[in-house]
Amino acid sequence: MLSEPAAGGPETSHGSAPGVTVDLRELLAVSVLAAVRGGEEVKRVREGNVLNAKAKGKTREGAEEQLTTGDLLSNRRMFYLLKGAFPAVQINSEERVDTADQETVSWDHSIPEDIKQKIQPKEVPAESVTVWIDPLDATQEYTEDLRQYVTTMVCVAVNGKPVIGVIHKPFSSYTAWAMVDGGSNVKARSSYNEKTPRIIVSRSHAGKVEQVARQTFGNKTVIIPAGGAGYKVLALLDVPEKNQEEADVYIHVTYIKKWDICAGNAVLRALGGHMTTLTGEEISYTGSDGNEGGLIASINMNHKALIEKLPDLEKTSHK
Ligand SMILES: Nc1ncnc2c1ncn2[C@@H]1O[C@H](COP(=O)(O)O)[C@@H](OP(=O)(O)O)[C@H]1O
Ligand SMILES: [Mg+2]
Repeated sequence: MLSEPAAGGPETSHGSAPGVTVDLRELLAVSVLAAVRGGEEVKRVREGNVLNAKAKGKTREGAEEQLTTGDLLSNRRMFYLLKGAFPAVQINSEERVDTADQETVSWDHSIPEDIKQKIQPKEVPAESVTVWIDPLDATQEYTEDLRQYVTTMVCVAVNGKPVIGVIHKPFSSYTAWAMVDGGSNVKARSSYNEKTPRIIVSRSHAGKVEQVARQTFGNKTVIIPAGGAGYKVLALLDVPEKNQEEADVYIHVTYIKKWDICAGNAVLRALGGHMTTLTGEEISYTGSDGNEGGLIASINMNHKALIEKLPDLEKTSHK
């Protein structure tokens, strides 16, 4: 059953049915499909140039948060695909879905060949699963027609741990997926600059991130401002895309929502990397939808040493 969130607020659909199990490999297949099908809507709306962008509110820091037809149509497709395939699972998505306007896309139970080859079936209790949907990451940049930053994302958490991540780029039809203790279609780069890392940061919700990065790694540190949490995680990986910048570390210091970061966290974890709060705590993907402690993400680096280098974040993390 769908809950009734406040108008314009995010969607939460509660799972129930104790004793029911779901197969993580099937969840991965549907997550990939949902990200791709949502991405088609994102692309169609952008190319048709009828975004109907409006303000849906403000962040804590006072930045205007935009909502477009692309967000809503993508959300509707992604949500109903996943909900239809896995009715017993809790799904949290960034946008509200209108129950009077259900999408009838259904999953045909097929699993793509590459997933079949790399991943074994794995049953888990439905009640241990939380799915997080971001139907359009980098909405701000989408409205500015900076298409390279835009992604659609799905994340599956089991007992709060991010286990499956899908990050899809609708405008270049690139999809990265990974499952912890399973497999992936993406890998880490062969080397990273640990001494003077290139730091990728938010261009529209930066807060004091540049100050933190320079204090940590010195004034000469290269800082790459970019849109989208999905894009910034892909910047740490080996992604065969001409419009994808590369970086060594991703840092975010302001408040951020779990649907923005869960998929990237799962992908990094599956590949041996890390995404934690700025004090090094793991982020739990159940319960509340917000992450208060900022984030730092890295792969094939000494993550603990990076955190120890960060300045006193009590003063900087939430500002
Ligand atoms: N301080 C903040 N409060 C709320 N959301 C934030 C935020 N900082 C970043 N985000 C969200 O996190 C995503 C990545 O941010 P950024 O591009 O600035 O790095 C964006 O998601 P959406 O585009 O899905 O809304 C953005 O809105
Ligand atoms: Mg988002």
